[in-house]
Amino acid sequence: MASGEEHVYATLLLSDSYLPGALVLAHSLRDAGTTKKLVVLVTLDTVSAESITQLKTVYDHVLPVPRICNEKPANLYLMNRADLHSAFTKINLWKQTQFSKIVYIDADVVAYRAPDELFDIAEPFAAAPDIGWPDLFNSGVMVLTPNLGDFYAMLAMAERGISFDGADQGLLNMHFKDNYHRLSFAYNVTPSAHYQYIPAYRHFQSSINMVHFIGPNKPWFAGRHAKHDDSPFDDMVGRWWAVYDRHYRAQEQSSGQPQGSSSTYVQYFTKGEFRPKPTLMQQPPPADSAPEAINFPSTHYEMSQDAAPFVPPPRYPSPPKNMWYEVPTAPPAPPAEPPKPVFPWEGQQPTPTRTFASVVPDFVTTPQDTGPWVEHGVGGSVESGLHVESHPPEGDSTETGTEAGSSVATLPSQLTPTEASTVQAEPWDAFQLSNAWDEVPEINRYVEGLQKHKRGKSLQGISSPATTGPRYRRDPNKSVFKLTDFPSAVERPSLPVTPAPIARPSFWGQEQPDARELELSLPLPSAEGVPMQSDWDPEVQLQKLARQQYEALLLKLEASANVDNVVEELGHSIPKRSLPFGSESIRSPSFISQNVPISTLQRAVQSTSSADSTFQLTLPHDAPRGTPKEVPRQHGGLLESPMAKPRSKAPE
Ligand SMILES: O=c1ccn([C@@H]2O[C@H](COP(=O)(O)OP(=O)(O)O[C@H]3O[C@H](CO)[C@@H](O)[C@H](O)[C@H]3O)[C@@H](O)[C@H]2O)c(=O)[nH]1
Ligand SMILES: [Mn+2]
Repeated sequence: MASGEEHVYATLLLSDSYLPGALVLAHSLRDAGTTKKLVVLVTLDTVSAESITQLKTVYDHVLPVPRICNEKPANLYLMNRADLHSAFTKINLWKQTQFSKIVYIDADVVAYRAPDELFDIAEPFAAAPDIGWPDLFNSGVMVLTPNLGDFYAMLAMAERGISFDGADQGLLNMHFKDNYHRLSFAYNVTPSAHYQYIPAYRHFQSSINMVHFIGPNKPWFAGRHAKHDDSPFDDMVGRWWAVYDRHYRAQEQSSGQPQGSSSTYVQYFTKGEFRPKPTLMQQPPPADSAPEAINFPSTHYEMSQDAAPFVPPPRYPSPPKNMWYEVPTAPPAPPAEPPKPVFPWEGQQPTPTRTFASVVPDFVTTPQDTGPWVEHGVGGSVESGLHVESHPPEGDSTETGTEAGSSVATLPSQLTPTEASTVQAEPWDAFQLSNAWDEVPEINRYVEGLQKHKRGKSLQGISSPATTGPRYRRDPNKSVFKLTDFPSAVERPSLPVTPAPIARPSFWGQEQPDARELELSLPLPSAEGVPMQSDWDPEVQLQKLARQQYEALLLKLEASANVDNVVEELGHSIPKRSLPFGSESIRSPSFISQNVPISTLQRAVQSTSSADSTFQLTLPHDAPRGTPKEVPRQHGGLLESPMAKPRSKAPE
């Protein structure tokens, strides 16, 4: 390396986002006329090739360095700068021993002038005070002599995360402590948006060498239009933008800055500066232009302008001759053998275990049928697809029926064939009327369960199966309990729609019903001795009850020689309870004094024990009306107060 390159300005680029800063810094130094070389340290894993290309346009050397990451970044979070996780990379400066002196400058610095005199500092390390804690130095501008001693010492600290702020400034201050040459603040002016010391700024303004935009808000992050109250900070930010504009600001259309130029790439990382030109339209569409869809391609068809009349061709081609369909004369025969099993489970089908009642068309009417009915004499058959009830085998004793209980469309058996055929022709008769709930097994099972308690003896008690007609034929294997039924065709004057409850044969004195039928259709048996409702006169019955009681009492009296004992017993039968205050003298109309002589009672009972349906206990006038045994009064203090007077005396 030539001796002229022993002194270099150096900066650091850890990310593409700081590219505008690094470029502006280099330009500011160049524009200020520095004779020193410019070096930038880059971490190749986090900086793009395009950025490096950009750096090479202004930097003399782009030096790749290993990124040193803080593995214990807790302190970075304390100052809310997690983005500085790799700031330890800065210590690679001391490893660049190919340079005898390095003036290091952060990428967020703009130089007002080239401070080449810094290379003349003899001390191995120099830095300016930090505005946040002036006993410390700020690590944004440093004059250093690379040496491996310092490097490895600080590398060891970096690897152990030793830094009070988690980044390089904390580490460097811990390493150098007070062993540094203090530079003037004018080499590292760190303004803020809230800069207070404006007189000092005015006083030293002309001596400022470099301005360092510390903190997270860099000029290229905030954009050129960020305003800061006309403070000195604005002045300094303006200086940064002046350099930027000189080298990277988008030129006007006419000046012909080519699309995709280096400026565009830098603009991309500078807030508000990236304005890609539209590729198709040179001019942006006016705000009130038509929708974009107006530009979609469309096909346009014109009406024929040919005025010559249409002349049909002499003949059209004939249709093909072999286009016809042969109607099959017979339905296709079913396959002689079932198709071969395709799936494994088809060959292993289990034999059915449940059998269902066979459906038999029924035109049968037994010879002993006296009723004029057949059950489904409507030509119902499987083939015709009509619903046909299944039947028990002939002679099954469950045959029974009542006219009202018929559930099927019926046909008088005496009809002549012609008449029958006429009736048969009635489509209504072809259908059996039944309710869905009569056919639902779940409902049937439920009803059967309800009826279970009536089973047993009652079944044997009712015998004599019906011989009057097969009105009800039930497959014994099929439990059907009809809850409702429709009248037959004869019974109904017109088409009924409302199902009627099943007729109760015992009430109507009709045919002797089947035991099971009775069981199912009868209401709950009435209790023995319960009279008809119409015969029941409650008043008479009450009188009767009273008479019975007193007759029983009389019997007791007669049986007892000691009348006094009976009176005593009577007395005991009245509960001795305290009565509510004020009600002691109230007597029930039916009150009988315990002091009434038994002879009086006897007389009273005898006088009314005739066959008269009415009975009244009448006491003779001379019977003394005693008072009940004295009950201790319960006068409470409250009740005796004037506010709570006892109620007026009850009438005698
Ligand atoms: O995403 C990043 C972050 C940082 N840098 C480089 O690292 C330097 C330090 O980061 P910066 O944002 O400038 O830090 P400051 O806001 O200046 O914070 C202070 O604290 C930092 C950590 O201790 C020190 O490095 C700074 O010198 C000091 O001024 C930058 O200038 C760049 O050179 C990048 O390239 N990309
Ligand atoms: Mn900085």
